[in-house]
Amino acid sequence: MIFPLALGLCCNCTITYWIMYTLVFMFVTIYQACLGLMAGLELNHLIYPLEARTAPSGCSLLPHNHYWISSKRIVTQDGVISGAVEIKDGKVFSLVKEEDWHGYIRNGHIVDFGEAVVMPGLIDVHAHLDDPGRDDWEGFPSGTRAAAAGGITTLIDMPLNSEPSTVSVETLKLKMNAAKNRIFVDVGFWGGLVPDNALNATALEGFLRAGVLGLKSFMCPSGINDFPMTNITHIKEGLSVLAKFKRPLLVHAEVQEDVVGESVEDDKNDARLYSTYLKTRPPSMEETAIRNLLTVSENTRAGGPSEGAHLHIVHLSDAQSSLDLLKKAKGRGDSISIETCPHYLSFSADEIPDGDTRFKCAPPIRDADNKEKLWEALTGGDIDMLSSDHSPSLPDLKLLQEGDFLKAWGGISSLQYVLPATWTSGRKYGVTLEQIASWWSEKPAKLAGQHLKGSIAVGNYADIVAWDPESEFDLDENHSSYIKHPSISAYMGRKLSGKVLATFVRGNLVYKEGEHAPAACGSRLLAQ
Ligand SMILES: NC(=O)NC(NC(N)=O)C(=O)[O-]
Ligand SMILES: [Zn+2]
Ligand SMILES: [Zn+2]
Repeated sequence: MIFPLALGLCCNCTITYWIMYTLVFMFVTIYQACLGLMAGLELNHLIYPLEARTAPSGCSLLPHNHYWISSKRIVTQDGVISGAVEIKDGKVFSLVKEEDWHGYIRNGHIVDFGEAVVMPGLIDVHAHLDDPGRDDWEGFPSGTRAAAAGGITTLIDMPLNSEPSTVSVETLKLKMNAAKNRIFVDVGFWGGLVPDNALNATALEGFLRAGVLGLKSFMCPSGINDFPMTNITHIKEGLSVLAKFKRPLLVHAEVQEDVVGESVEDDKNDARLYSTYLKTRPPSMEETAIRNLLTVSENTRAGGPSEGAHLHIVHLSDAQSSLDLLKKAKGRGDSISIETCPHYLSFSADEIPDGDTRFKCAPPIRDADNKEKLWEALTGGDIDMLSSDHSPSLPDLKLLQEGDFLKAWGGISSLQYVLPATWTSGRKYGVTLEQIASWWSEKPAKLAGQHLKGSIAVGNYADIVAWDPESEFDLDENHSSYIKHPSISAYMGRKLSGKVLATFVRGNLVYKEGEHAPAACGSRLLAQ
């Protein structure tokens, strides 16, 4: 106003000039704002009203629905970048490299992890949470809190060790109810392939339609009464039904051999010695099971009668004959994947103290040479992925006082510690962050049919872990453990590297340095 008057113009002219000036000013402002928006410069102005509307739900420790996670080391499908991940409505909205983001994020909320690693959340395709029915062994609340504290954003629950086992539509419903409002990370469910349903295609189809992500079977006794073992005919039939749904069959590949039991008794071995237990489950048990499996896995090849089905070998321990057979079958086009677990990569038979039944699992942890070979196979790509096979029980069942390896319940408890355990041993083998993300996120997501999970990519769920590979900690009773019975974990007493700092599930900050979000907002994942 001062400007036109000062020029000495008439009153009418001044008003006209003022209107024009205002119009031009408004036009320029709007134009600049549009330009800014297109360049992402003023994005923050949009954020604040959005954030103000986000009601605190208890699902997240962060009261933002739209924010950025920044770090110098973000593991993406295009390598490790320095920059930021934009999260909006639970998904990855954009990925910005550091050199491109100046001015991009002015006032938006940034969670900066500095030099710490930002990686896709771990997907554990093999965990026994024992709920319903045996939640005194673990249970959904403690198990999924432990998962969150360990950087696991999704886990697929095994169909056995709960009571009842998940082997039908009805028992899946019980699982779903047990998980409802009690899970802190996303949880999917494998269904059991057992003799009762294996030869009943209608029952199996109904079970798969109800949403189990795939099936799991045992080729030896599972130790659980309502989860009997399957023979190769059951497995063949199971694969043919799975083919229609394009879902996998996971197999515990060990078969019992009569000769083994005799040799242990004959030798009068000491049950407190790990070597005694090791003799009861030699590599030939895995090898024979795998030989049998390969007679039907050829059906999964392109053009084969069960094309679309997939065979997944859980917790491979034998890195010799069994692995060689599987490599050949993969090479000839059978649809097969292999998992092993951090305990087979971290421990070797000769280190297991007498009577320390925390280390008892099946198949067993073998010698140091086998461990080296497992690492070779994993880093070389012959083993596809890792899982925890978290299989806890009541401490009493581990018979820690007697230390009887033959009578103690088997299973390693590890859920919360698998990331540091993998990293602690893996760094000696030059393992990269991309490999960790591939073994723990990308490949497991594919196996479980989770197409919007497994990598930090635009459009995917914002399932993310931030962790510090350089940070060491003692895993002792002073460490905050969330699994129900930390004392029975084989990792207790170890020094581990790689501290989980924060875990995000679908954009919700569910865990941050010892604190969990109060509400259990994990999703139950059913196959569509
Ligand atoms: N009933 C079980 O939990 N078994 C598990 N036990 C192990 N791995 O020792 C398994 O996955 O085989
Ligand atoms: Zn098993
Ligand atoms: Zn298991």
